[in-house]
Amino acid sequence: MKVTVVGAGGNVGSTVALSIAERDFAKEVVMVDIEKKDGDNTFYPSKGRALDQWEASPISGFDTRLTGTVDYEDTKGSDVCVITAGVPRKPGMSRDDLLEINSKIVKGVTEELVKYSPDTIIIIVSNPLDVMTYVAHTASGLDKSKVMGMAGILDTARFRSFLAQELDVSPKDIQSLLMGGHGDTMVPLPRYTTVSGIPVTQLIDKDKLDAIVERTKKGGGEIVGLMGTSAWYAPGAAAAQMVEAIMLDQNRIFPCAVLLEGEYDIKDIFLGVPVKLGHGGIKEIIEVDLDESETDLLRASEKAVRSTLEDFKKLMDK
Ligand SMILES: NC(=O)c1ccc[n+]([C@@H]2O[C@H](COP(=O)([O-])OP(=O)(O)OC[C@H]3O[C@@H](n4cnc5c(N)ncnc54)[C@H](O)[C@@H]3O)[C@@H](O)[C@H]2O)c1
Ligand SMILES: O=C(O)C[C@H](O)C(=O)O
Repeated sequence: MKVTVVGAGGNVGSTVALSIAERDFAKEVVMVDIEKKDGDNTFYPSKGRALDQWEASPISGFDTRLTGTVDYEDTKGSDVCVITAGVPRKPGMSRDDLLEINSKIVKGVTEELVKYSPDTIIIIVSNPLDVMTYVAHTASGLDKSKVMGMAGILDTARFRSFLAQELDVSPKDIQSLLMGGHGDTMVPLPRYTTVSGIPVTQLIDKDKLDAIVERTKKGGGEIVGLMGTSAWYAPGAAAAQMVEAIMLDQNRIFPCAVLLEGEYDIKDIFLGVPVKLGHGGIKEIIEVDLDESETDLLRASEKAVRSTLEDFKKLMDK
Protein backbone atom coordinates (compact mmCIF):
# COMPACT_ATOMS: atom_id res chain seq x y z
CA MET A 1 0.00 0.00 0.00
CA LYS A 2 2.63 2.47 -1.14
CA VAL A 3 1.77 5.52 -3.24
CA THR A 4 4.16 7.98 -4.87
CA VAL A 5 3.17 11.47 -5.96
CA VAL A 6 5.60 13.34 -8.22
CA GLY A 7 5.26 17.12 -8.35
CA ALA A 8 4.23 16.96 -4.70
CA GLY A 9 6.11 20.13 -3.77
CA GLY A 10 3.47 21.91 -5.86
CA ASN A 11 -0.21 22.62 -5.42
CA VAL A 12 -2.00 19.65 -6.99
CA GLY A 13 0.57 17.06 -5.92
CA SER A 14 0.58 18.09 -2.28
CA THR A 15 -3.23 18.12 -2.26
CA VAL A 16 -3.33 14.60 -3.74
CA ALA A 17 -0.93 13.43 -1.02
CA LEU A 18 -2.92 15.01 1.82
CA SER A 19 -6.22 13.79 0.43
CA ILE A 20 -4.86 10.22 0.26
CA ALA A 21 -3.51 10.50 3.83
CA GLU A 22 -6.81 11.84 5.14
CA ARG A 23 -8.62 8.87 3.58
CA ASP A 24 -6.21 6.73 5.64
CA PHE A 25 -6.09 3.59 3.50
CA ALA A 26 -2.44 3.69 2.37
CA LYS A 27 0.55 2.78 4.51
CA GLU A 28 2.88 5.29 2.91
CA VAL A 29 2.84 8.26 0.53
CA VAL A 30 6.19 9.31 -0.92
CA MET A 31 6.20 12.90 -2.16
CA VAL A 32 8.76 13.66 -4.88
CA ASP A 33 9.79 17.00 -6.34
CA ILE A 34 12.97 18.71 -7.49
CA GLU A 35 15.11 20.93 -5.28
CA LYS A 36 14.80 24.69 -5.77
CA LYS A 37 17.69 27.15 -5.66
CA ASP A 38 17.25 30.76 -4.60
CA GLY A 39 20.59 32.55 -4.43
CA ASP A 40 22.72 30.65 -1.95
CA ASN A 41 19.72 28.82 -0.54
CA THR A 42 18.46 25.40 -1.58
CA PHE A 43 14.87 24.47 -0.79
CA TYR A 44 13.14 21.08 -0.77
CA PRO A 45 9.42 21.74 -1.26
CA SER A 46 8.38 18.07 -1.25
CA LYS A 47 10.19 17.49 2.06
CA GLY A 48 8.69 20.64 3.56
CA ARG A 49 5.14 19.89 2.48
CA ALA A 50 5.42 16.25 3.59
CA LEU A 51 6.66 17.28 7.03
CA ASP A 52 3.93 19.92 7.40
CA GLN A 53 1.26 17.38 6.41
CA TRP A 54 2.63 14.63 8.68
CA GLU A 55 2.52 17.13 11.56
CA ALA A 56 -1.24 17.38 10.90
CA SER A 57 -1.70 13.60 11.41
CA PRO A 58 -2.42 13.75 15.17
CA ILE A 59 -5.06 16.43 14.59
CA SER A 60 -6.67 14.97 11.47
CA GLY A 61 -6.29 11.43 12.79
CA PHE A 62 -4.50 9.50 10.05
CA ASP A 63 -1.69 6.93 10.13
CA THR A 64 -0.50 7.20 6.52
CA ARG A 65 3.21 8.09 6.59
CA LEU A 66 4.05 11.07 4.39
CA THR A 67 7.69 11.56 3.42
CA GLY A 68 9.31 14.00 1.03
CA THR A 69 12.27 13.28 -1.25
CA VAL A 70 14.19 14.26 -4.38
CA ASP A 71 15.49 10.69 -4.84
CA TYR A 72 13.53 8.17 -6.91
CA GLU A 73 15.10 5.30 -5.03
CA ASP A 74 12.69 6.17 -2.20
CA THR A 75 9.77 5.43 -4.51
CA LYS A 76 10.83 1.79 -4.97
CA GLY A 77 7.96 -0.70 -4.94
CA SER A 78 5.14 1.83 -5.32
CA ASP A 79 1.75 0.29 -6.10
CA VAL A 80 0.41 3.50 -7.62
CA CYS A 81 2.25 6.61 -8.85
CA VAL A 82 0.51 9.91 -9.49
CA ILE A 83 2.28 12.41 -11.77
CA THR A 84 1.40 16.07 -11.25
CA ALA A 85 4.87 17.35 -12.19
CA GLY A 86 4.86 20.16 -14.71
CA VAL A 87 3.84 23.71 -15.29
CA PRO A 88 0.30 25.01 -14.75
CA ARG A 89 -1.26 27.49 -17.17
CA LYS A 90 -1.61 31.21 -16.56
CA PRO A 91 -4.47 33.49 -17.69
CA GLY A 92 -4.63 33.72 -21.48
CA MET A 93 -3.05 30.28 -21.98
CA SER A 94 -4.70 27.04 -23.06
CA ARG A 95 -3.72 23.68 -21.61
CA ASP A 96 -2.20 22.81 -24.98
CA ASP A 97 0.30 25.66 -24.57
CA LEU A 98 1.98 23.47 -21.92
CA LEU A 99 2.64 20.64 -24.39
CA GLU A 100 6.32 21.15 -25.09
CA ILE A 101 7.54 21.80 -21.55
CA ASN A 102 5.32 19.27 -19.79
CA SER A 103 5.91 16.42 -22.25
CA LYS A 104 9.63 16.52 -21.44
CA ILE A 105 8.93 16.55 -17.71
CA VAL A 106 6.33 13.75 -17.82
CA LYS A 107 8.55 11.54 -20.01
CA GLY A 108 11.55 11.95 -17.67
CA VAL A 109 9.51 11.41 -14.51
CA THR A 110 7.81 8.30 -15.92
CA GLU A 111 11.13 6.72 -16.88
CA GLU A 112 12.47 7.27 -13.36
CA LEU A 113 9.34 5.84 -11.74
CA VAL A 114 9.24 2.57 -13.72
CA LYS A 115 12.93 2.03 -13.06
CA TYR A 116 12.09 1.53 -9.37
CA SER A 117 8.49 0.30 -9.68
CA PRO A 118 8.27 -1.72 -12.90
CA ASP A 119 4.75 -3.04 -12.10
CA THR A 120 3.23 0.19 -10.88
CA ILE A 121 -0.01 1.83 -11.97
CA ILE A 122 0.36 5.42 -13.19
CA ILE A 123 -2.22 8.18 -12.93
CA ILE A 124 -1.39 11.33 -14.89
CA VAL A 125 -2.63 14.75 -13.86
CA SER A 126 -0.22 17.06 -15.76
CA ASN A 127 -1.66 18.95 -18.74
CA PRO A 128 -2.48 18.74 -21.58
CA LEU A 129 -3.94 15.69 -19.89
CA ASP A 130 -4.90 13.28 -22.66
CA VAL A 131 -1.60 13.68 -24.51
CA MET A 132 0.48 13.57 -21.31
CA THR A 133 -1.18 10.22 -20.56
CA TYR A 134 -0.12 9.01 -24.00
CA VAL A 135 3.44 10.22 -23.27
CA ALA A 136 3.53 8.34 -19.95
CA HIS A 137 2.13 5.17 -21.51
CA THR A 138 4.76 5.21 -24.25
CA ALA A 139 7.62 6.07 -21.88
CA SER A 140 6.62 3.47 -19.26
CA GLY A 141 6.11 0.44 -21.49
CA LEU A 142 3.32 -0.55 -19.09
CA ASP A 143 0.14 -2.33 -20.13
CA LYS A 144 -2.68 0.02 -21.12
CA SER A 145 -4.71 -1.11 -18.10
CA LYS A 146 -2.07 0.49 -15.84
CA VAL A 147 -1.81 4.01 -17.30
CA MET A 148 -4.67 6.48 -17.07
CA GLY A 149 -5.36 10.19 -16.84
CA MET A 150 -7.39 12.05 -14.23
CA ALA A 151 -9.82 14.60 -15.63
CA GLY A 152 -13.33 13.18 -15.89
CA ILE A 153 -13.86 12.95 -12.13
CA LEU A 154 -12.90 16.61 -11.80
CA ASP A 155 -15.01 17.73 -14.75
CA THR A 156 -18.08 15.78 -13.60
CA ALA A 157 -17.53 17.11 -10.06
CA ARG A 158 -17.68 20.64 -11.44
CA PHE A 159 -20.87 19.80 -13.36
CA ARG A 160 -22.40 18.16 -10.28
CA SER A 161 -21.45 21.02 -7.96
CA PHE A 162 -22.95 23.65 -10.32
CA LEU A 163 -26.15 21.61 -10.65
CA ALA A 164 -26.36 21.16 -6.87
CA GLN A 165 -26.09 24.92 -6.43
CA GLU A 166 -28.76 25.63 -9.06
CA LEU A 167 -31.19 23.00 -7.74
CA ASP A 168 -30.34 23.62 -4.07
CA VAL A 169 -29.77 19.90 -3.43
CA SER A 170 -26.87 17.90 -2.02
CA PRO A 171 -24.03 17.43 -4.54
CA LYS A 172 -23.83 13.84 -3.23
CA ASP A 173 -27.19 13.05 -4.85
CA ILE A 174 -26.09 14.11 -8.33
CA GLN A 175 -24.61 11.41 -10.55
CA SER A 176 -23.27 12.26 -13.94
CA LEU A 177 -21.19 11.16 -16.89
CA LEU A 178 -18.87 13.17 -19.08
CA MET A 179 -16.65 12.03 -21.92
CA GLY A 180 -13.99 13.25 -24.34
CA GLY A 181 -10.79 15.21 -23.91
CA HIS A 182 -9.91 17.42 -20.95
CA GLY A 183 -10.33 20.69 -22.81
CA ASP A 184 -13.08 23.04 -23.88
CA THR A 185 -14.43 20.30 -26.21
CA MET A 186 -15.22 17.94 -23.29
CA VAL A 187 -18.69 16.40 -23.51
CA PRO A 188 -20.90 16.64 -20.40
CA LEU A 189 -23.85 14.28 -20.84
CA PRO A 190 -27.09 15.65 -19.33
CA ARG A 191 -28.92 12.54 -20.65
CA TYR A 192 -26.75 10.49 -18.26
CA THR A 193 -27.19 12.87 -15.32
CA THR A 194 -29.63 12.22 -12.49
CA VAL A 195 -30.58 13.59 -9.10
CA SER A 196 -31.14 10.48 -6.97
CA GLY A 197 -32.31 8.67 -10.08
CA ILE A 198 -34.50 11.51 -11.41
CA PRO A 199 -33.30 12.65 -14.86
CA VAL A 200 -31.88 16.15 -14.40
CA THR A 201 -33.67 17.23 -17.58
CA GLN A 202 -36.96 16.92 -15.62
CA LEU A 203 -35.77 19.28 -12.90
CA ILE A 204 -34.14 22.17 -14.71
CA ASP A 205 -34.97 24.39 -17.73
CA LYS A 206 -33.03 23.66 -20.92
CA ASP A 207 -31.52 27.17 -21.02
CA LYS A 208 -30.19 26.87 -17.46
CA LEU A 209 -28.86 23.36 -18.13
CA ASP A 210 -27.11 24.53 -21.32
CA ALA A 211 -25.48 27.38 -19.39
CA ILE A 212 -24.23 24.94 -16.74
CA VAL A 213 -22.83 22.63 -19.44
CA GLU A 214 -20.93 25.60 -20.94
CA ARG A 215 -19.63 26.69 -17.52
CA THR A 216 -18.40 23.13 -16.86
CA LYS A 217 -16.51 23.02 -20.15
CA LYS A 218 -14.69 26.20 -19.19
CA GLY A 219 -14.44 25.33 -15.48
CA GLY A 220 -10.64 25.12 -15.43
CA GLY A 221 -10.32 28.50 -17.13
CA GLU A 222 -12.78 30.08 -14.66
CA ILE A 223 -10.43 29.19 -11.78
CA VAL A 224 -7.33 30.33 -13.71
CA GLY A 225 -9.06 33.69 -14.28
CA LEU A 226 -9.76 34.04 -10.55
CA MET A 227 -6.37 32.89 -9.20
CA GLY A 228 -3.80 33.50 -11.93
CA THR A 229 -2.93 29.79 -11.81
CA SER A 230 -4.96 26.60 -12.06
CA ALA A 231 -7.05 24.66 -9.56
CA TRP A 232 -5.77 22.15 -7.00
CA TYR A 233 -8.34 21.26 -4.31
CA ALA A 234 -10.86 19.51 -6.56
CA PRO A 235 -8.17 18.02 -8.85
CA GLY A 236 -6.27 16.71 -5.80
CA ALA A 237 -9.39 15.10 -4.32
CA ALA A 238 -10.25 13.56 -7.71
CA ALA A 239 -6.85 11.91 -8.14
CA ALA A 240 -6.98 10.60 -4.54
CA GLN A 241 -10.38 9.04 -5.28
CA MET A 242 -8.86 7.14 -8.21
CA VAL A 243 -5.96 5.90 -6.06
CA GLU A 244 -8.40 4.71 -3.40
CA ALA A 245 -10.60 2.90 -5.93
CA ILE A 246 -7.58 1.03 -7.27
CA MET A 247 -5.93 0.17 -3.97
CA LEU A 248 -9.13 -0.90 -2.22
CA ASP A 249 -10.37 -2.74 -5.33
CA GLN A 250 -13.62 -0.79 -5.21
CA ASN A 251 -14.70 -1.40 -8.83
CA ARG A 252 -15.84 2.20 -9.07
CA ILE A 253 -17.07 3.55 -12.39
CA PHE A 254 -15.42 6.84 -13.28
CA PRO A 255 -14.67 8.71 -16.48
CA CYS A 256 -10.88 8.47 -16.99
CA ALA A 257 -8.55 9.10 -19.91
CA VAL A 258 -7.60 5.67 -21.24
CA LEU A 259 -6.15 4.20 -24.41
CA LEU A 260 -8.94 3.43 -26.85
CA GLU A 261 -8.45 0.62 -29.33
CA GLY A 262 -11.72 0.59 -31.21
CA GLU A 263 -14.12 1.35 -28.38
CA TYR A 264 -16.54 4.11 -29.49
CA ASP A 265 -14.93 3.58 -32.95
CA ILE A 266 -11.87 5.47 -31.71
CA LYS A 267 -8.34 4.15 -31.95
CA ASP A 268 -4.83 4.92 -30.74
CA ILE A 269 -5.48 7.92 -28.50
CA PHE A 270 -6.17 8.47 -24.84
CA LEU A 271 -9.61 9.99 -24.29
CA GLY A 272 -12.04 10.22 -21.38
CA VAL A 273 -14.62 7.40 -21.22
CA PRO A 274 -16.29 5.52 -18.35
CA VAL A 275 -14.16 2.73 -16.91
CA LYS A 276 -14.24 0.30 -13.98
CA LEU A 277 -11.35 0.94 -11.57
CA GLY A 278 -10.01 -1.58 -9.09
CA HIS A 279 -7.01 -3.82 -8.41
CA GLY A 280 -4.74 -3.84 -11.43
CA GLY A 281 -6.07 -0.51 -12.70
CA ILE A 282 -8.61 -0.36 -15.53
CA LYS A 283 -10.69 -3.53 -15.39
CA GLU A 284 -13.13 -2.59 -18.12
CA ILE A 285 -13.95 0.18 -20.57
CA ILE A 286 -17.69 0.72 -20.56
CA GLU A 287 -19.39 1.58 -23.85
CA VAL A 288 -22.65 3.47 -23.40
CA ASP A 289 -25.15 4.36 -26.13
CA LEU A 290 -24.69 7.84 -27.51
CA ASP A 291 -27.25 9.59 -29.70
CA GLU A 292 -26.26 11.40 -32.89
CA SER A 293 -25.53 14.78 -31.33
CA GLU A 294 -23.54 13.24 -28.45
CA THR A 295 -21.54 11.18 -30.96
CA ASP A 296 -20.81 14.32 -33.01
CA LEU A 297 -19.55 16.11 -29.88
CA LEU A 298 -17.34 13.15 -28.96
CA ARG A 299 -15.90 13.08 -32.50
CA ALA A 300 -15.11 16.83 -32.26
CA SER A 301 -13.37 16.28 -28.94
CA GLU A 302 -11.41 13.33 -30.37
CA LYS A 303 -10.33 15.57 -33.25
CA ALA A 304 -9.05 18.25 -30.87
CA VAL A 305 -7.02 15.73 -28.83
CA ARG A 306 -5.69 14.11 -32.00
CA SER A 307 -4.46 17.47 -33.23
CA THR A 308 -2.49 18.04 -29.97
CA LEU A 309 -1.14 14.49 -30.26
CA GLU A 310 0.06 15.25 -33.80
CA ASP A 311 1.79 18.38 -32.46
CA PHE A 312 3.52 16.21 -29.86
CA LYS A 313 4.66 13.72 -32.51
CA LYS A 314 6.07 16.59 -34.60
CA LEU A 315 7.99 17.80 -31.55
CA MET A 316 9.45 14.31 -31.15
CA ASP A 317 10.54 14.25 -34.80
CA LYS A 318 12.44 17.54 -34.47
N1 LIG B 1 -5.81 16.88 -15.05
C1 LIG B 1 -6.36 17.88 -14.39
O1 LIG B 1 -7.57 17.92 -14.25
C2 LIG B 1 -5.51 18.94 -13.79
C3 LIG B 1 -6.01 19.77 -12.77
C4 LIG B 1 -5.20 20.73 -12.22
C5 LIG B 1 -3.88 20.88 -12.67
N2 LIG B 1 -3.43 20.08 -13.65
C6 LIG B 1 -2.05 20.16 -14.13
O2 LIG B 1 -1.20 19.67 -13.10
C7 LIG B 1 0.09 20.24 -13.24
C8 LIG B 1 0.59 20.78 -11.89
O3 LIG B 1 -0.18 21.87 -11.50
P1 LIG B 1 0.14 22.62 -10.10
O4 LIG B 1 -0.88 23.66 -9.92
O5 LIG B 1 0.35 21.61 -9.04
O6 LIG B 1 1.54 23.30 -10.45
P2 LIG B 1 2.71 23.65 -9.40
O7 LIG B 1 3.64 24.54 -10.12
O8 LIG B 1 2.11 24.13 -8.13
O9 LIG B 1 3.40 22.24 -9.12
C9 LIG B 1 4.08 21.54 -10.09
C10 LIG B 1 5.29 20.92 -9.44
O10 LIG B 1 5.95 20.11 -10.42
C11 LIG B 1 7.32 20.15 -10.07
N3 LIG B 1 8.18 19.68 -11.15
C12 LIG B 1 8.52 20.30 -12.30
N4 LIG B 1 9.40 19.55 -12.98
C13 LIG B 1 9.61 18.42 -12.26
C14 LIG B 1 10.41 17.26 -12.45
N5 LIG B 1 11.14 17.11 -13.53
N6 LIG B 1 10.39 16.33 -11.49
C15 LIG B 1 9.63 16.46 -10.38
N7 LIG B 1 8.85 17.54 -10.14
C16 LIG B 1 8.85 18.50 -11.08
C17 LIG B 1 7.56 21.62 -9.74
O11 LIG B 1 8.76 21.79 -9.04
C18 LIG B 1 6.32 21.96 -8.96
O12 LIG B 1 6.52 21.82 -7.56
C19 LIG B 1 -0.04 21.30 -14.33
O13 LIG B 1 0.41 20.79 -15.56
C20 LIG B 1 -1.53 21.55 -14.39
O14 LIG B 1 -1.95 22.03 -15.65
C21 LIG B 1 -4.22 19.12 -14.22
O1 LIG C 1 -7.47 24.41 -16.19
C1 LIG C 1 -6.33 24.01 -16.00
O2 LIG C 1 -5.35 24.44 -16.63
C2 LIG C 1 -6.06 23.00 -14.92
C3 LIG C 1 -6.98 21.84 -14.95
O3 LIG C 1 -6.94 21.18 -16.18
C4 LIG C 1 -8.38 22.17 -14.55
O4 LIG C 1 -9.32 21.80 -15.26
O5 LIG C 1 -8.56 22.76 -13.47
